Amino acid sequence: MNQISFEKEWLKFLKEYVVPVTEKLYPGYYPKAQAVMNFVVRYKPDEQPSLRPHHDSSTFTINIALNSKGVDYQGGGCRFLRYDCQVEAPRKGWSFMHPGRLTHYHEGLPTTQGTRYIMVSFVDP
Ligand SMILES: O=C(O)CCC(=O)C(=O)O
Ligand SMILES: [Fe+2]
Repeated sequence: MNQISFEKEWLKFLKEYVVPVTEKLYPGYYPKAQAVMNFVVRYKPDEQPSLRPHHDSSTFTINIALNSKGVDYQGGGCRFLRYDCQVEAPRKGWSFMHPGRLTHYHEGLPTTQGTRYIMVSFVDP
């Protein structure tokens, strides 16, 4: 978020909105809402079209769609290999969360046309 001068606002959002949700979903887990890696990812067919399978260095990761499949780009999405499931076309501004280590090995699927932007935050790393 330093890339777009939005770091302070993101950390405030994390504390005010994400922490209460996390505490409700996972009673007994008190997230510190530390997030040292908050960044924008840009996928383009001739630049970086995809991201190879990996784990994140996070307790959990927040992934937010910054633009729209079918309008701004084709292809793309985040695929969880172990579960053979993928989040392909979340609406712009919508997000999903997933565990970072161990269970949720995942990849960024190839963007085949246009430019896909997402924001990613590694929380409680
Ligand atoms: O393209 C995606 O949605 C996955 C991004 C990702 O896994 C990451 O930035 O760590
Ligand atoms: Fe990732």
